[in-house]
This record gives sequence, structure tokens and C-alpha cells, in this order.
Amino acid sequence: MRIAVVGAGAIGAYWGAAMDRGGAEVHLIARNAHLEAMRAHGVRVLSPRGDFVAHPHATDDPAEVGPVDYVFLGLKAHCYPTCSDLVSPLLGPDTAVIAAQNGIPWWYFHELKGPYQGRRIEAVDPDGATSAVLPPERAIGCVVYPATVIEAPGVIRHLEGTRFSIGEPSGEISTRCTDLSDAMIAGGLKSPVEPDIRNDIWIKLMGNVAFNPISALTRATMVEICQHPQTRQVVVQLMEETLDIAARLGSSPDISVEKRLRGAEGVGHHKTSMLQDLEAGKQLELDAIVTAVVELADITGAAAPTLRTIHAAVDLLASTAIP
Ligand SMILES: NC(=O)C1=CN([C@@H]2O[C@H](COP(=O)(O)OP(=O)(O)OC[C@H]3O[C@@H](n4cnc5c(N)ncnc54)[C@H](OP(=O)(O)O)[C@@H]3O)[C@@H](O)[C@H]2O)C=CC1
Ligand SMILES: CC(C)(CO)C(=O)C(=O)O
Repeated sequence: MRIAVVGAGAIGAYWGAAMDRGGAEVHLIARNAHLEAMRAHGVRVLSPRGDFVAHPHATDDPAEVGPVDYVFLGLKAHCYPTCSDLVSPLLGPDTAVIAAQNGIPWWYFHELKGPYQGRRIEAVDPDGATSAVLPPERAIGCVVYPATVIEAPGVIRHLEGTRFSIGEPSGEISTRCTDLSDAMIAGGLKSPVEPDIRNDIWIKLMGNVAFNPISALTRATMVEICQHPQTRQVVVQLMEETLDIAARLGSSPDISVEKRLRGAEGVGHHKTSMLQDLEAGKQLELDAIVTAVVELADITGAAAPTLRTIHAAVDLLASTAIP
């Protein structure tokens, strides 16, 4: 199995190192000092499950790699509409694309039976630019539960979790999914093939849509947001509104707000990725995690007042705080 990881950062290099360990032929596409470190010393993973070093091929030139069986996108989601130069050389007729992103994917309405089938979500597929680079029929849905950070160039700190749930937009248990799942399991990851991956997307998103923008606005950690009574209430409202939007789209994520909150509180004094990006002066991943959810509220006629308020505030923050 030939695999390319485009944007082999915190999650991409972790996944690529695990896949290499499991026996897949892995090519990491990265840049700058992180690329040079991986070229020279491999990917060093520091993990509570045991440290390891993997030595997949690493390059900044996808043309060196050519078409692969699977492309794993480790880029931030707002990079997808403009990633053609990185991805196109890797695509053969049957290449599948798996995106590590949090939030709503560009392919969300692809193969979704019902009144919204085939609709485009402007926030994540502006003027169809993402679909032009990453045709939805290539997409395998993926929900990433692990948490990782780049501790130093070439060094990935794995904090927790090994589950990468995957599933076809159509719900079919396809061979391309089961083959990929087997390869992930060989690499020490958990990889259930889900008959309705959208339910997993909503379960993960309930946390991100609440904690990521609130943390950016308040600079608080997950546990601080949970233990402050008023922000806890805002989280509850955001999660309830998100579940309402999911239900209007025909999804039924099997989790209560209380259970999802307990899980998030257990993460402890952790800064969300959005707060980390804000502090690093990097673009916030708002489009997929918040703006797309507001667009889905518009499409389905959901009121979602708390979501709209938080979106307005964090959108202003993103436009004023990031150069
Ligand atoms: N980290 C985590 O724990 C989790 C992350 N995710 C999702 O995974 C995705 C990636 O997140 P994460 O791994 O944290 O982000 P990172 O910033 O660590 O990884 C993205 C990588 O892509 C690289 N990159 C960007 N543009 C190019 C380019 N043109 N050529 C080569 N490399 C490029 C970046 O390099 P540079 O730094 O130089 O820009 C960086 O190394 C996000 O959508 C996030 O929501 C989901 C769950 C958990
Ligand atoms: C920590 C967590 C789970 C917040 O919802 C996350 O996924 C992120 O930081 O983006």
C-alpha cells in the first residue's frame, strides 16, 4: 500500500510514522526545519504508549512520489482549497483522500440521502475550490481522536488516543476502507470502519465548536472553561444547538451533552488547537469548525443563537488579532 501524507505536521507525521511501522510505504510531504529533521533523523514519536522512531521517505516535492493509493491530508482545513500543487501529482485514477481535519468536511453532502444531497458548503468549499482539488468521490471520512503536537522539528509528542474512525460518505463498508483500516491496525492504531461516519463527525464537533472558539476568546484551558459556571452554560448551549443542527440533517450522534462535557473536562489544563494557533499568530481553523456550522444552521433553519454570537465574536477576533 502506497501512502502520501500531505502536511506531515503534528497529526500527519504521527499517523505516517504509525503507518510506516505497520509496513505501508509512506511518503511524508513537509517543509522547512521539520522536513529537514525528519529527513535526517526520521520521525521521533514520544508517547505514553512507548516512544518509537520511524523512517518514512520525506520530501517537499510530491512529484517525486507520484500517484499513491491513499493521500492523508494533515494540512489545516483552510489550506484545502489551495493545495492543488501538493495533491494533484499524488492522484491516480483510484486514489482515495482522507482528511485529518476537525469540523465539517467539504464532502459533507456528498452521497447524503435526503433533501440536501449534493449541496455545497461555501465555508469549506468556496466557489467549489476544494471539490475541484479534492473531488468528493475520492473522500473517505475520518474522525481523528488522538491529540499530538510538534514538540521540536521531527519530534511528535503524542498526548492521548489512537482512534482514527473512518467511513464512506455513502455508508458502504468498502474495500478501500477495510484495507486502510487493516493497515492502521497493523500500525498500532484503532480504526473502526463506521457505517455512518457523520455521527462521529458531530460527536467530535460538539467539543470543537464549543471549546475552540471560547478558548480563543478567553485564553482559558478546557478544564477552566468547564469549571466556570457561566462558560460551562455557554458550552451546554452550543452543544445543544449543534445536536439540533445534526438532527435537522438526519444525524443522530449517540451521546449526551453531559457525557461529552465530562470527556472534555477530563482533558484538563489543555489549550485547544485554536488557542495555540492564536498564541502563535497563525490563521485560526474557523471555517470548518464554526463558520460551516453556522451555514448549516442557515440551511436547516435552526435558530442557534449562541453559536451565531460566538461565531461573530471569534470571527472578529480572527480578523483583528491575526496579521
Ligand atoms: N494535532 C492534533 O492533535 C489534531 C489535529 N486535527 C486536525 O488535523 C489537521 C492538522 O492539524 P495539526 O497536525 O495539529 O497541524 P500542524 O500545523 O502541526 O500540521 C500541518 C502541517 O502542514 C504543513 N504545511 C502547510 N502547508 C504546507 C506546504 N505548502 N507544504 C508542506 N507542508 C505544509 C505545516 O507546516 P508549517 O508549520 O511550516 O506551516 C505543518 O507542518 C487540522 O485540520 C486539525 O484540526 C484533528 C485532531 C487532532
Ligand atoms: C482539545 C480539543 C479536543 C478541543 O475540543 C481539540 O480537538 C482541539 O484542540 O482542536
